[in-house]
Amino acid sequence: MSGKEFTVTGAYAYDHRSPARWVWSHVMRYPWLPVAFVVTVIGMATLQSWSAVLVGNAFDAVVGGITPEQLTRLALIILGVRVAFGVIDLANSFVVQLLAQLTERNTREELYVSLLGKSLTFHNRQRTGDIMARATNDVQQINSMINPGISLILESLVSLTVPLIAITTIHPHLLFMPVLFLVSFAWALRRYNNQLKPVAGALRQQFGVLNAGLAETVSGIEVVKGYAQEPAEERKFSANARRYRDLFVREGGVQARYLPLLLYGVMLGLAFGHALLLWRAGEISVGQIIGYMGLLEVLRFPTFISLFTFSLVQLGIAGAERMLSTITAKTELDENIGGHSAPIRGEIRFEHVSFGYESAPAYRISGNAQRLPPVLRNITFTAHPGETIAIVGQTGAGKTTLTRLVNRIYDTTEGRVLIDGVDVREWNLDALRSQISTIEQDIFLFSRTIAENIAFGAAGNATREEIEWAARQAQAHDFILSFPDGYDTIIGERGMTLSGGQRQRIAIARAFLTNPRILILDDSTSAIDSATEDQIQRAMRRILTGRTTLLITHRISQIRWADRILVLKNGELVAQGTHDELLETSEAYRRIFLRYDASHTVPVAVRGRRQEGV
Ligand SMILES: Nc1ncnc2c1ncn2[C@@H]1O[C@H](COP(=O)(O)OP(=O)(O)OP(=O)(O)O)[C@@H](O)[C@H]1O
Repeated sequence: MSGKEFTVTGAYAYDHRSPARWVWSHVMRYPWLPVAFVVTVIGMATLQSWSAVLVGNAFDAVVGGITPEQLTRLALIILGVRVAFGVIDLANSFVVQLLAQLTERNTREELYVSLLGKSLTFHNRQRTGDIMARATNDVQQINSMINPGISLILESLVSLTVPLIAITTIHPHLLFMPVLFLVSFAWALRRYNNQLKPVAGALRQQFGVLNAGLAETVSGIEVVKGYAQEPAEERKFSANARRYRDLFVREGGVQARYLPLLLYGVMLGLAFGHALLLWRAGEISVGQIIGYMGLLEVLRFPTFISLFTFSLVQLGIAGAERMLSTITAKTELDENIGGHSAPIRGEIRFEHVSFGYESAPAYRISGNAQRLPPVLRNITFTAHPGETIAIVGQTGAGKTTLTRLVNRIYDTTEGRVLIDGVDVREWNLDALRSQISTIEQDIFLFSRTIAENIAFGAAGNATREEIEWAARQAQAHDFILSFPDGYDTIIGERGMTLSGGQRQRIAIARAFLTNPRILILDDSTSAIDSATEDQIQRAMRRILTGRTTLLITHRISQIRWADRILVLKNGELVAQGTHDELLETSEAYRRIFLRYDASHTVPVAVRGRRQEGV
């Protein structure tokens, strides 16, 4: 079991054992790039030292007397070395940029694919803004960690070794102080990293919280404005922004206490004293003391720059940790690649089905979720191929939940759901879901053209004629053509520019195009204007003929289409039968109609009560 609902065939396998190993496996996906990087860094350091030596030789030659031809030749050699250095430097920048960008692209893609493969239970637990922060900002941190972070660290390492070798040639004893310094430098760096790690983690975490709050306010802006809650939202945002700023200040505090620069200063003083002692002992010359101090000066840059580079690495690792925890979070469902795959005839059977949701704690990716009390209890019924089964019940009775068990958005807690006699858990998930369409209560349209929205389920294989055919079937063609751009009209993220009824017909057209064997139609919304109601009713009637349909509705007109009606009450199936039978036998059924669809149902309900003799 892969614990994923979606995978890309032939996807590259990365190492998920730890954030560092994960980043490493991304870097090593193109082994020639890190190799080229190391080779160019060594080449640059060598050429740089060589050019310094050549300049020294030229100086000696000039002092010692030299012909103009010899001088020209020497100058040309130095020029050649400098040009070669420039070319290698360019290659080095290209290689490290490429490596950082490729890693950013691949980590982001891996995260995206993993998100597509997560179950709805997983997504219910997440805050969109936090996921967005992981997919944008955290990925960016990984890029910065490689370039300039790790690239500068490697360059520093190489540029540390060159002066050390040069010092050995002056006098081996002079190595004592710089080596002592390097040991204490390593210790101080370790301490610095340990202090930085929790701050870097908290920084990334707080950025996620900040972003999630922002995303929620923007997507719920209607509610915020409707309740005049702008000041409260502003206060919440400021508090989050302040916490984010405070963490930066804490990071600054850790950086301010950075010891290596202090150690470097101490080392310079001690090294000078040591060199003087050697001079007094007649071991080295004054010129060599100057050379020695000059070489120690080269160590200043790597010492200074490590303050930033290691901070970048810590932030990168913290970002990688957050991304990896999302990627590796196991979800409950599995795509079941080898599972049952066949054309669906359309029989749905629930056998003693119970179901409870899992708790959804904030900001948690993994960990043990807890089952909430059951929302559905011991449900048993059968829908035969082609039947329309209406599901009615008071709000929160579990109607939507019941339909979500059919296409395995959730798995049952107890009991089985069978399609054509096969447990849904045994079906290949793609085969199952591609033959079941759902028209949700809250219809989501993408900010793409109307044509693309209709063609969504057909994965881009539908022709314009087919799209128009589906729109005609769904009674949507005329209103689509009334827009200036017709089928090419781009709609807002939540279908802002379309009315509830128009959105519903786009969703019906979408379902026509996928031609499912099983249809789930959640029409419990009453947000439809009466002018278009007739058209919608016609479209719905047409879409459900010939398919097994689970229809959630409160409308008496739709209930009359049903072959059978299930009455849910507090998660239990309290009655089933035809409309007339239920009016006779079920008190719960009569109550629902009294309450929900007064204009259509009062006479019926009254008639029901009369029949009961109330
Ligand atoms: N993702 C979820 N996590 C936890 N609880 C949930 C979730 N979705 C729904 N519930 C709970 O499950 C119960 C049944 O919800 P469901 O949406 O199935 O009811 P419904 O009958 O379709 O209601 P309505 O007619 O209002 O749409 C409710 O108490 C609801 O609070």
